[in-house]
Amino acid sequence: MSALNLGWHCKSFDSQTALRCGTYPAFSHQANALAFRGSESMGHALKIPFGNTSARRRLMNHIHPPLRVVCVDYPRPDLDNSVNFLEVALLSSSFRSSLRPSKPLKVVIAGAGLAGLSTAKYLADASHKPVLLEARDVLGGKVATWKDDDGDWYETGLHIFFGAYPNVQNLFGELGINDRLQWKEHSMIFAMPNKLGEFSRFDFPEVLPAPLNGILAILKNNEMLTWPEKVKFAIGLLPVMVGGQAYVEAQDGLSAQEWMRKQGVPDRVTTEVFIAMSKALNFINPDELSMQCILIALNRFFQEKHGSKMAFLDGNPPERLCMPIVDHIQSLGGEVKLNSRIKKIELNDDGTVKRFLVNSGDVIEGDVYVFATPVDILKLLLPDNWKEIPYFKKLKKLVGVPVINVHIWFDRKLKNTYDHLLFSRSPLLSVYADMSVTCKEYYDPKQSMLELVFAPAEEWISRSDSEIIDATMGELAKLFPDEISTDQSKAKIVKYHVVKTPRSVYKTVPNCEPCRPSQRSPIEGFYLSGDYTKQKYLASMEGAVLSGKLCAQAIVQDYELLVARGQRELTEATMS
Ligand SMILES: Cc1cc2nc3c(=O)[nH]c(=O)nc-3n(C[C@H](O)[C@H](O)[C@H](O)COP(=O)(O)OP(=O)(O)OC[C@H]3O[C@@H](n4cnc5c(N)ncnc54)[C@H](O)[C@@H]3O)c2cc1C
Repeated sequence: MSALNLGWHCKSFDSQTALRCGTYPAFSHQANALAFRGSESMGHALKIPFGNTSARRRLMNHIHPPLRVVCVDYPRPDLDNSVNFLEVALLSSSFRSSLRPSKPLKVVIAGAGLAGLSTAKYLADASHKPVLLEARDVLGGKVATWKDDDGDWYETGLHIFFGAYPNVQNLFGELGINDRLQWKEHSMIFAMPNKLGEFSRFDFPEVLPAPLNGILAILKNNEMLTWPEKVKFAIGLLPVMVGGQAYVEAQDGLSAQEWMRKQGVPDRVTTEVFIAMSKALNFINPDELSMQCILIALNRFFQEKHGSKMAFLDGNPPERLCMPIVDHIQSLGGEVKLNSRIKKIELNDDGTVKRFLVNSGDVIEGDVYVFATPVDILKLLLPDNWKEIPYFKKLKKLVGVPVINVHIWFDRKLKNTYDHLLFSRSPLLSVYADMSVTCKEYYDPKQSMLELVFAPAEEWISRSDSEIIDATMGELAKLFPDEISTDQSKAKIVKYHVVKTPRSVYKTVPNCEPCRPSQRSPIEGFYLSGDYTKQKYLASMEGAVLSGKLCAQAIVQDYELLVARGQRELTEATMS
């Protein structure tokens, strides 16, 4: 490996020294860490086996101070050392400043959701020039929000950050905005449909490591599952513990409900716990959701002590999260343009991308092109002669799932609520929160604003807002029996906003995992980013951010190829 292979021209860093590879002595056993040592102690590049969290944490505490190794969680067994090295180098500011690509690439990216923003951010970090084009007048895609005439925010979706989101947390750290995550008590709180107005909690004890904290949280909760049900569920989960990741991946062919039945887990476990979990994870029920999706989430929660700990952003995501990313991109010479909808991908004779056509009539050319739009949009814009390529053909199975986000402002402060996310366990609703309590910017001492995810929404997406609000009030009357009634004789609605997303994250039905594309497409110079692309997290903010990082990484890895391609095109243009 040499730094040049990664598309960098070394100025003050001796690539030969970088090649000197030794085992990091204190942790070789536990972590099998490989260290590449820079000539001026600039740092190490680390390879740590996937999943070994305690070794990783110990290692983090001993890393040489000049190097901010912010992504040690990222390395994957299928990636080689150079990728881990690159990853660290990308994020270490002292290291980065000593390494520059000999010719920065102009990378045109469609879509400023978290995936597009992350792609642009990490490309800018690697000294390339991203040009990020967003169709709408708002940043963030599925985390976009709007201000109404009273100055109140309403959102595309109620968003929760988990402890098991290392790439998101690294991003916050790199931007210096860690304090914007408002962490809540380490608990999961479920409404009790048979005891109106009551809740049941799973409390994760702080003193215990994972998975003991999770096991104890489940054992201590006797309101939702009986002891025989817990035992049968634990037995059902044994193959996951024995088979690990390979077993988890092999369960993609089964729905959650099918898997539970196959493992002899009583249906009541599905009804009590996994309807709520499926709806929270993918806005669908367990008879539709791939079991792999649930097992991935459970694995993260059981492997990491704070994996299931939840945080709310302290305000609206476009300003509190997306803008700092944009500022960062622009400070490094990148560009971000709103109201720039790509309407056509124009091709060269050899089938590679010539340019993007924008709705304004502008044409945008670059050295490299990235699509970071939802998969449904990509499919609509695919050039005809790409459609039969298996990589693109497989996308047919990935289809966005409908979901509705409801906001209701009441004339009073509701009491039967917590400073936390709540699982409604209602037929029409998924999770909800009183945002006037949970989120600093939305704080209101006098009035509650409930934000609720309405799912599954297939049958409701085309109904009127007032019908949706009426149905929501019917469910709220059960969650707040003393405070809310459908005729509004108790708490009164001051106003509401309903945001419908007919195609949100891809519907994670059985057998769609093999259809998820890698970030590097078979078309030279064309890449994909987005939560639906291949990465080990689900369709989530973490998945979107990681996909952007992987996309930037693929481009940096392909640097020499991409430069050579640019030169070839230049020569051909000159000759013709
Ligand atoms: C209701 C709801 C609740 C959610 N809750 C959570 C949660 O609690 N935790 C969590 O981790 N995740 C949650 N998610 C999922 C999370 O929001 C997404 O996984 C993530 O934001 C997707 O990011 P993305 O960049 O891949 O896609 P998007 O956010 O969809 O970004 C794509 C961007 O491309 C733009 N675009 C589209 N067409 C074009 C075009 N032709 N030209 C240029 N730009 C274009 C879009 O406008 C958009 O900005 C939730 C999602 C929803 C809908």
